[in-house]
Amino acid sequence: MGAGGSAWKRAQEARQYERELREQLRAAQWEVRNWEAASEGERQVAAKLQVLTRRGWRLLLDRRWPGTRAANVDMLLVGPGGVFVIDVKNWRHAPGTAGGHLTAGGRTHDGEIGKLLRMTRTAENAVTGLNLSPVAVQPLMVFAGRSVNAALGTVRLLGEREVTPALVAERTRLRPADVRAVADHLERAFPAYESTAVPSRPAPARAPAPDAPDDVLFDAEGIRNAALEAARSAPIEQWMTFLHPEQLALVRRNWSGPARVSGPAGTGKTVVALHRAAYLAARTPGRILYVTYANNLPRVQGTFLRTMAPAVADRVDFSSLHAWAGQFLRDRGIASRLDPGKTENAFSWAWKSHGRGTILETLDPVPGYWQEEIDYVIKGRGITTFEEYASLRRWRRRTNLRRPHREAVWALYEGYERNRIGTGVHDFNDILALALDEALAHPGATPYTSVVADEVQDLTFVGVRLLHALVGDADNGLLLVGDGQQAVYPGGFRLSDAGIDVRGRGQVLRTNYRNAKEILDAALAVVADDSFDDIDGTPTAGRRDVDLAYGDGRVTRFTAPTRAEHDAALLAALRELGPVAWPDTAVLCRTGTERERYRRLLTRAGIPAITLEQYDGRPVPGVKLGSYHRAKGLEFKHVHLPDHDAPAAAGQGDGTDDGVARERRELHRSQLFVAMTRARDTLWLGTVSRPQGG
Ligand SMILES: Nc1ncnc2c1ncn2[C@@H]1O[C@H](COP(=O)(O)OP(=O)(O)OP(=O)(O)O)[C@@H](O)[C@H]1O
Repeated sequence: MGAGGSAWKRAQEARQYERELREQLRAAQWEVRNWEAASEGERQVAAKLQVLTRRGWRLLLDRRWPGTRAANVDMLLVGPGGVFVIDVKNWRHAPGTAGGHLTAGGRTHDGEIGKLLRMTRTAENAVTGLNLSPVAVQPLMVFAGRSVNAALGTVRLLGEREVTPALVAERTRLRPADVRAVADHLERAFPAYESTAVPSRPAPARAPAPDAPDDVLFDAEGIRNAALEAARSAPIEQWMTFLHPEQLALVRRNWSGPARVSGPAGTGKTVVALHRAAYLAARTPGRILYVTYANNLPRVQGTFLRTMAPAVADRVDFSSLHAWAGQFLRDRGIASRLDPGKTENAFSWAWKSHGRGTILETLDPVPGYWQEEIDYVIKGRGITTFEEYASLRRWRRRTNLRRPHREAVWALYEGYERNRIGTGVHDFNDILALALDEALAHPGATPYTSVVADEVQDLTFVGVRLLHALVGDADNGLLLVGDGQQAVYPGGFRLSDAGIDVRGRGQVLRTNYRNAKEILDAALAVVADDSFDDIDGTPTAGRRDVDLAYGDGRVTRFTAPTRAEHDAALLAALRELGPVAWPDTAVLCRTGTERERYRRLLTRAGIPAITLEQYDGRPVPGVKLGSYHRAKGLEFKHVHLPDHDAPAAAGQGDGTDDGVARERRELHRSQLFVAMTRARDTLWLGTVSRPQGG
């Protein structure tokens, strides 16, 4: 059939579909005719929604509002798109929204919005027992006889014409069995009024009123388009709707100050953090700031939140901490000049004059270690005097620095600072320090009522203090989410040193939902002997107890005598997975240089690849390629770690102190652990068998 023929066929199908919808509407009008408690307008709205019952939705009409003496809830609608608590308005005047208020006939009706939100809370509480996340329960006001499409906070305002297409277009949150379970549950929690004689289950489709007028407020074409659109957008994952009871309790908990959620890799910390952000956004008038250290993660997490809770997504700001601090300074009119190239030069010059040939070289001749000492230990912890540094406990630094070493480090630090200030530039630590000063000087300068920090183990002391300064010890203000075992940068600090008290407000998650057992065992074997202290001061063993929720998986180890053979095996493994699996596949490398190398290899082999810097959480048809650092917080069905046990380039050469070398190895093991735990189903570990010392 030619293009014209198939277009004709599609038009025929569309007309047929619309005819069926109109027949369904007529049958629905017949079904709701006995709803005595309702006005004609409400009956018309109910008929429109009753049409959805042919598409897997359940409509509960005129229910008692539990906890009140005699109040009712007009409708509860449960379907693939979630739970909707519906208030129908049959107003004489057209509704409007002005300045954040619901208006009609020159009056405001904010009380109606408040009432609907309270009903929604009751429904949210009712479904907690089913572990349904609050993001799946939404308030909806429908205006009989009107055409409206607006929102006030989390409340959607739809006209009789718009409501059915809008609900058909909702993304899939509940499977058919879930719809049944949730609707049955709500039916019991919100009992029917006796007067309501409307069947709550779909009645057989029939058209008993053939002469029913064609309804101009029924948008059959809109419903057809919405159904097509909903089919195109892939169903979102189940976990976005159902949480473990422990996770749900954390999402809904009322914390009387800063709080901490920790737990081993894959235990759903980010899931809790995202649902918590959505929950808070629905309840507070202020904005929510969601930050991480890595700058690719906020994009991905923002995409997830928009998918699961579109009504609140515009009130949550996702950003990396450094990008946010830079913007904050600009907004406050504070000059800063971030210039990584020039600050690198400032350090090189300082090393030449204050590092090379000094006592520091006896511990590690590689300047990188000492640059980290300045970045993470001195500036990252906001140390400004030698006396503070002289007695500082250097968390996660394994080498012992005696006073002469510390004096030498301090001279290097001062040299660096002189050079940097001389060229008029700032490093990343300066940006955070400037932002902290500004936040402390002007409390309340930002619109945030809550701040959620994910992967908090990689933020510096100054960074965490900055976030704390934004919300202080306010109830539900600061939530720190992360896992000390997954720290991929040197140094560390204790929350108590930063004046952040999370005692009694800490929770550890224990069920791993991501990794197959074989994969988690292989990853834990890498860090089994590396006990660590978390930022809240809890000493933790490297091999941790976790409950596993996920099924079978496979770890493949491949050793080749040469790099060429190793790379050929990697390509063969990727080809074996095939193009369908590539979007769920990642190749992760230790360094950015290695990543570039593998990017060229994949390109030459004709395997499409995108870097994690380009990835924003939406599906793309290619293998993801990135460094271990960039992969943090993400997950893939298939993970490949080429040359994963190559000796680390720096810090293991001749003349390196044992403590420094040990610290390096520990850090590399943490990074490898993070990379390995990104894998859900299969993990490929490549090795090039180098000659000893090579
Ligand atoms: N209640 C749940 N039921 C089923 N799957 C879940 C549940 N909670 C989380 N998951 C799944 O577990 C995986 C890991 O979740 P998440 O990324 O939030 O863990 P995490 O603790 O932040 O991990 P990491 O620290 O390793 O980055 C995700 O695929 C998520 O979909």
